[in-house]
Amino acid sequence: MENSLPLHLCQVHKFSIIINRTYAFLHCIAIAFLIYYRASFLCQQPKTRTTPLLPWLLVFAGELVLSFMWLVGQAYRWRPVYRTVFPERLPKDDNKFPAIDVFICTADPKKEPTVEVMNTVLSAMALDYPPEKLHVYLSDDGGASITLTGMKEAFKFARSWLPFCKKYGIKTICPKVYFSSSEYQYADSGRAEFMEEKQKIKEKYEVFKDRVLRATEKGQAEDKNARISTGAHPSLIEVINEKGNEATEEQVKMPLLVYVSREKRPSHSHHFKAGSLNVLVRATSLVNINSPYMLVLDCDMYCNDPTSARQAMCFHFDPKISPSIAFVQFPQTFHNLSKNDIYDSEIRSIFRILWYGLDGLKGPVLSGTNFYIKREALYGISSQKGLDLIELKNSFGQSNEFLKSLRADHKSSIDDGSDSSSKLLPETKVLASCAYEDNSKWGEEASFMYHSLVEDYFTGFKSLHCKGWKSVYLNPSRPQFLGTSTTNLNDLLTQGTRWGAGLAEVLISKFSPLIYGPPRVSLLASMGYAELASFPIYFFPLWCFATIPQLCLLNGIPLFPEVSDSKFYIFLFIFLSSLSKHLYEVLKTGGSIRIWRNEQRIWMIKGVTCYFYGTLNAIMSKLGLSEASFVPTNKANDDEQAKRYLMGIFDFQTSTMFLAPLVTLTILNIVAFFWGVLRMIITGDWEKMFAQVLLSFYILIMGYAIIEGMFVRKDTGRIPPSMTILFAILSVIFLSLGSIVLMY
Ligand SMILES: O=c1ccn([C@@H]2O[C@H](COP(=O)(O)OP(=O)(O)O[C@H]3O[C@H](CO)[C@@H](O)[C@H](O)[C@H]3O)[C@@H](O)[C@H]2O)c(=O)[nH]1
Ligand SMILES: [Mn+2]
Repeated sequence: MENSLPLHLCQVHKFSIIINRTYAFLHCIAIAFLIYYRASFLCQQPKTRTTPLLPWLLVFAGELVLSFMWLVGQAYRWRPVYRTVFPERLPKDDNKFPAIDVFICTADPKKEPTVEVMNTVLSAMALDYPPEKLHVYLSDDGGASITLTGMKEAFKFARSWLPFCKKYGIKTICPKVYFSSSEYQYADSGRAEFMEEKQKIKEKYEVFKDRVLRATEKGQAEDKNARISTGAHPSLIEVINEKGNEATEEQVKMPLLVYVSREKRPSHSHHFKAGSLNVLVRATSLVNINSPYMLVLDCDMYCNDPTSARQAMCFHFDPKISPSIAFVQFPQTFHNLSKNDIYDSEIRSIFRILWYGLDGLKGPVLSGTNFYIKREALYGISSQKGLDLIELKNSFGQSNEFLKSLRADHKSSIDDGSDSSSKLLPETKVLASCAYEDNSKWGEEASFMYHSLVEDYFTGFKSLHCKGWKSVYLNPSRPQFLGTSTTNLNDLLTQGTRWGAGLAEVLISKFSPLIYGPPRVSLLASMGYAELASFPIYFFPLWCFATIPQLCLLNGIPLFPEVSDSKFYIFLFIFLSSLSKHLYEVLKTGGSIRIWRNEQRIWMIKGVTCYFYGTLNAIMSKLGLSEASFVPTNKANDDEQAKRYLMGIFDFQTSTMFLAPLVTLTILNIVAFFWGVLRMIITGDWEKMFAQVLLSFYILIMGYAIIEGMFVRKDTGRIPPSMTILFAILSVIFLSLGSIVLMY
């Protein structure tokens, strides 16, 4: 009977579909009217035109970009689906489960504190999965000795932590979180015993933490001249539980734990996280019986619940759907968000709206972390087919051991009980050397893709979805993984610039979703991918709408129809319809008006800063004028900045590069707004310029935090007065030059 029950369900949201499609239809008509209105102006005789051509064209171009973005964005609204899984219906026999390799990446012990990274490692080891089928690998791109020391300490602690979690069915399997929360779980009969044991384990955790912290301090002194600073280091691979999967005192088996630091040399590009994941993909092919699945985690993304692996396996055990699924994606969720979340650090719309929409098409985008992926899908070949050896070497490099591992019947030598390291480590070292990928297709055709700073998005698109694979999205009510998000403006914009650059790199490449997608995936799925890749070009309409109407307002040039003209209502409708649809989506997913405001505001802020710089970076690197760089996000909190975030106050301690557009555009809009109002009062003709005044007013309401930062606040997180003065001058120069251009 048990077997006949489904392991998972997929529900199509009919109500959302009706609302979304009706809205899309109405909005589409309005956009058609708008385009007609703008285009017919261009057909007028130049002499009869009341407005100069240049600002009109710029605003029109901005409107076209916004309309394009709106159009491709409808893909997410077309057919959203929601999935539920029933892990309790999985087979009871552990032997039936496929092996899973957990990949955790870390790069810099200063930005990614070792204790936190080890907490992620410990939580992954404690997943509810047969331990002999679970292997945890940490890739250390920093090559820092403290990380290796930390792992050894973590393993010692795991020998107590894992049996404890298992015995009491602990749900919060990340020790740091467990000991700082008030989770009390115990078998009814054994409360006293549980409390005693919990206390003992807590003490052991403190010992572990102290040791790591002490080693960190010691290491910092030594690391001054160490490998991290140069970025070059030899490879180092160490199996932490060397003597096999020996059991703990309480007869709980331990998962395999391995430290991997690949070789890095300045002569070889290391391709950041994608590069390190590819080393792990190779290295693990030798150590295990080629685990069919991998779970990828960022070093700050701890497992918050033991059941994610079993949840993901609900798809594996469904023979109908499993062969086509490349990965199961869980959302990125964060433990350090405030209720107000002024920076939209949650990236709310992605994980609460967009991914459901894609799940109804081809599946969600690969999202960097929190996904269970099939090895076979990553390799891009089927191990069942007879494969040509030369072809394989061209794709995967020269290692015979690795090529052997591609065969379906391959058995790893770690299983035969012989000493694993002496046999495998030399070959693993070859696979982890930086020259291994020379003349191969790693990162080009096979495994995680290079050439974009958003390796996740690009890999999911080009190597998985475009090759026919599907993915599914699971978002259970208890977050399965929790990470550290950016909680200050500087980190947010630095990360946003990297993402902007990565996405724009794809957009302007030959793999641009609307060109490369349609023959391979459906038009709708390509549109969804295109919206993301095009996100950086929001900078253009945002810059246009923050400057051109304002400049024209100052010079008395109307760009929109008069209020008494019926065409004015086309614009008003589009404006209000977009805002209210966004508001509807936020409210429907449990948000508030404040969250809606935050999302609008951060979209505008990111639009004029990091999307702009990101696009610029992508163009420069395309022209060979600059090189891509991946600055890892800071995961160590600055107390003062964290406090401000919790209080919902912007922290403007960021580089001039980011402040410049924000301050200049705000001042420009202040000037334009007051001038516009004054002009209306003096001339009494308010109809002509109403739309432009309204636009500036909206920008100022949304940008009020910036005005406050310039003129009201006195704390260290404000915008320095010197900056305000500097950029006020800049906006005056812009306005004067702009006015001259307008007058010809
Ligand atoms: O050269 C590098 C750089 C980074 N990382 C690791 O990559 C992960 C993600 O880096 P992070 O600094 O946290 O960047 P985020 O912007 O927060 O990460 C998001 O965006 C990345 C793409 O830009 C994705 O890879 C991530 O999964 C996604 O969470 C971290 O574990 C790093 O340690 C490396 O292993 N090697
Ligand atoms: Mn991160």
